[in-house]
Amino acid sequence: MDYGFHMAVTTWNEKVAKDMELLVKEKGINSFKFFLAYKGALMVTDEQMLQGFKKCKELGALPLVHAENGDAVAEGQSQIFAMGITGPEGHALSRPPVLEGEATARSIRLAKFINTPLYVVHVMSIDAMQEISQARQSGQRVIGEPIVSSLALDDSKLWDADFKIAAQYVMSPPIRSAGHDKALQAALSTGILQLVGTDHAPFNSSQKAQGRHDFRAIPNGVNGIEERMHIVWDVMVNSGKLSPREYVRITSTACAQIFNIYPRKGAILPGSDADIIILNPNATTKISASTHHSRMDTNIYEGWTMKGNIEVTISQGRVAWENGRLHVKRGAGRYIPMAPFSYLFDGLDKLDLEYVSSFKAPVDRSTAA
Ligand SMILES: NC(=O)NCCC(=O)O
Ligand SMILES: [Zn+2]
Repeated sequence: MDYGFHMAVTTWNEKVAKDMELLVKEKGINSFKFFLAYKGALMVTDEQMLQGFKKCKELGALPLVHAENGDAVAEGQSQIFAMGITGPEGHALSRPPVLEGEATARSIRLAKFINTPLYVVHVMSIDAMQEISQARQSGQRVIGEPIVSSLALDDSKLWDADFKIAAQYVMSPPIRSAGHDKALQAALSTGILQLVGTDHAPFNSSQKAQGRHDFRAIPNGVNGIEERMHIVWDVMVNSGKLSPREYVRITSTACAQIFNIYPRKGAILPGSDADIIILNPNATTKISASTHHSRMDTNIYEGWTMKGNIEVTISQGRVAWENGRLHVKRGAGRYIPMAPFSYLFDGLDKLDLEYVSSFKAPVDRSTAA
């Protein structure tokens, strides 16, 4: 399969600014992720985020945010651990939806201040979704990406008595309590949220076991890349919330447009890359770690059985998957460079001008006593 990259900005200085320039102008990168969580590791301050957003705008690159308040998460983790809650459920309790809502709101407002488009990755909660909704209603260019796990799961498994099962569900922001999933599905079906990602970041049981006695040491991340098309079909189309046409938009076309590789990707048109799936809506799929193709020994969708099966996958016009068999050569996937200045940047200069022209004339005090 073809692939591209986002890069992460985890600090700010002249070297980072120069690296960003090189990546955009010469290496086909057109998006940069800013982590507002993971204090002491990846987290950026507001000042670093602001400088990064400014540079993104200048380069025509899209800023992405991992929106959780990292200072408050660190405080929440200390509090919950001190209460004697050491297992995976402590992960959810220590970083509640309000911290996702706060960071989503803050990054949206700073993006508005800079007048740059913004992409919120892995939207997990009603709190974050409502901030995105409000911003979009006011005309701000904010994209919201729920992921397979936020649409399809609730947090109940984090309370499983078996550590191995519970730890599989640890990711950040956390999978939320029942109700958030349905609200995100509704937001996706009404266009408040635009596309579905995976945040695929799997760890096997022995890696997750690093946090056996302290949830803060459980590596964060869940699977999703192999399951996305089936689960989204089930949750959104089989349930009647989206049409098959809309399914194509939220799994493919919107993404290609936002990351500026449309119509090479995200379309079946003359000249497009011919990356196509054939999904039989009457066949059945069952998900299990014993049959999936990942090297992971667990699957957070273990036992899910649903209507709809992808019978053929075509990549670059060649059949890559058929009759349960993979027909690919290692290395056949190509790196796809992504150009800056997607449609999200159209007209920003006019808005900037309008903003500056709206200033009242500065006061001339040169003759004042
Ligand atoms: N989401 C998650 O838990 N792991 C991947 C890294 C990140 O985005 O936080
Ligand atoms: Zn993230």
